[in-house]
Amino acid sequence: MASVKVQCVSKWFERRDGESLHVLQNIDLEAPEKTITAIVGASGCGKSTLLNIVAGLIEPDRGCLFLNGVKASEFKDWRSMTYMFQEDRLLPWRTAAQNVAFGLEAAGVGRAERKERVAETLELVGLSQFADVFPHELSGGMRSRVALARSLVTRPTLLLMDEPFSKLDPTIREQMHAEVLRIAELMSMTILFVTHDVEEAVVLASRVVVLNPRPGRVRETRTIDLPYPRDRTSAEVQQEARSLRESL
Ligand SMILES: Nc1ncnc2c1ncn2[C@@H]1O[C@H](COP(=O)(O)OP(=O)(O)OP(=O)(O)O)[C@@H](O)[C@H]1O
Repeated sequence: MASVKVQCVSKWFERRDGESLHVLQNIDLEAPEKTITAIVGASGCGKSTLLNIVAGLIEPDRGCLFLNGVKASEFKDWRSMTYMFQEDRLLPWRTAAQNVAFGLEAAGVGRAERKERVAETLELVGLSQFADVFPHELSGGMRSRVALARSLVTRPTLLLMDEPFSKLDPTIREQMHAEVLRIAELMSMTILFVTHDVEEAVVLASRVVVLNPRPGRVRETRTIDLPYPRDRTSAEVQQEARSLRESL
């Protein structure tokens, strides 16, 4: 079953000059359960808008969204979904552990359970030693791991990621890709991942949805049938990436 099904979704934004901006046109997309699906496209083609629609943050003007087979308007289990943004959005006055605990506090989870789950999740991302450290004392890669831990601590089954690693340097980004693949498998998660980096899409995803701009529409949905782990520099990955770039 598809964790996410977007059916014939269209979206317009009203611009400040009163003009209507057609951002998404008849988008069909499926993210099958326990797989990674990437959405790629040029800047401004509507990738984040589409992800925000899936997250329930923006209403589509036309079309339907289904989550775990249930129409979004009837879907109750929004806590099974988390969102990882482009910026890590860590609270500077909170330690790594306190940042990770944030979602659990909001969900009313008691102190003892919170402590246990935060410790487990920090261990999962390799940051047990840094629980009491503040964000400004962490490297970019470590901050990214804290943000990932904060997304994972509620044990989501669906993780939405909007270019979360685009600001990291290439080596750290590759490490985060390996972490995402390891954790996605361990936690049996479905991931919907937005990126404009086609190599990142090929390394991570089993399906890639290519959007064309103005208005954003699906140009093609491609299956990436390469074994994991995938080496970014390998001939197979490079060939898929080249072909995707041509499609863009
Ligand atoms: N709330 C809004 N009101 C008006 N226009 C908006 C709004 N949000 C986004 N847009 C416009 O919609 C278009 C798509 O934006 P969106 O952020 O979804 O694209 P994107 O593909 O994610 O871009 P990028 O890769 O640069 O992040 C852009 O032209 C943007 O200016």
